[in-house]
Amino acid sequence: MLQKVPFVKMHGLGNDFVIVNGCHMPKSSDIHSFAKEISDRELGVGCDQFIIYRQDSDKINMTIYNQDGSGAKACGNASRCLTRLLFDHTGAKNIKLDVDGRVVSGKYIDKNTIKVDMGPPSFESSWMPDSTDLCSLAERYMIEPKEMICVDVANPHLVIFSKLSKKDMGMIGNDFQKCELFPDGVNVNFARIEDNKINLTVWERGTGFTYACGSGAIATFAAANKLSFFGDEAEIVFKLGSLKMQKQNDSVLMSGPASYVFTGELLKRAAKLSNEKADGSLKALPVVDARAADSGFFFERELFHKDLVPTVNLGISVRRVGSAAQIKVIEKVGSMKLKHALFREMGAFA
Ligand SMILES: N[C@H](CCC[C@H](N)C(=O)O)C(=O)O
Repeated sequence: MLQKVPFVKMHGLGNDFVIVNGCHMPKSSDIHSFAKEISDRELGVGCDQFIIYRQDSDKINMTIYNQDGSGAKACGNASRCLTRLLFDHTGAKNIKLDVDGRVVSGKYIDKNTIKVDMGPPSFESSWMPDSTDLCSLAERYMIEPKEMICVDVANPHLVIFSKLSKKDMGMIGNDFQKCELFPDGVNVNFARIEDNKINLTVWERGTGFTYACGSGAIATFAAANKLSFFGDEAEIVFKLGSLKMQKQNDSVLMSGPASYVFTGELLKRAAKLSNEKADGSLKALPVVDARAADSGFFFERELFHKDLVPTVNLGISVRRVGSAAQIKVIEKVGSMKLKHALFREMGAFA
């Protein structure tokens, strides 16, 4: 028997998530491999993190899984996305999330301004290597030791203030996951201060390079503040936009957007048909019905069942680029779109 698990795909500055309400999750699933399959960009829906939320009396529990199926204990961008999603469902502007026993408060102001407080970052934690070991690691990679600092934001972060090539960042990000100083891996933040802003590239543990990382932004801002590079406010710039950071007592408030990509249903074989039969496969089959909110594409279930790909309804999907700004070949696609829509209309009559 096929079961369907509704999901929403959202992103915060390109850091993307498949978000599922826990009440739809199968009881007997191996959640880590399920998360890995859903996150796969070729064979699943594709995302940096898979998020499950569950209503629990007055709070919402949020569980986070990385692309490789491993668990994570904090996710700033997903916290903003979930705050927006819950605001859209309930109208509540102040959301309390419980992430692995830690309270994360989200405040919805508008879709581009969602404020999240994940609690105070810390410069001391049991996972942090001692300073001599950290210094020799920095030297081995030709980084100034004083430019490398560990920050705990419920998840482990290493912040490096240094100008490095993308190739070197990839090598360091990768190497540090296998380094004996970080037995549980580490999120590596590469920060550059320019024009009174912090440019940030993050290599996330369990995922790799992402477009943005909220907890990384908090860690980097906290480090920049501690090293007196910045005062109580800063803008952290990622590839697709920026986050505003503000120190408040010991905590850091992070403010930025949360966007919808599309909604859909995951298909899975129903687990445990009977005691004699083994659990069903929980493979993430393709999305059958996805409706884009912020991106402008509308997908159709019917096309999927007819094996027609892509399952985009060209008639009602919208182009976000005005014709004056389009190259010639795209103009041609524009008229094809009309013909295709007419063809589909005929199909409906036939
Ligand atoms: N993208 C996330 C962080 C995921 C953290 C994860 N990679 C880990 O700690 O294992 C963020 O916006 O904070």
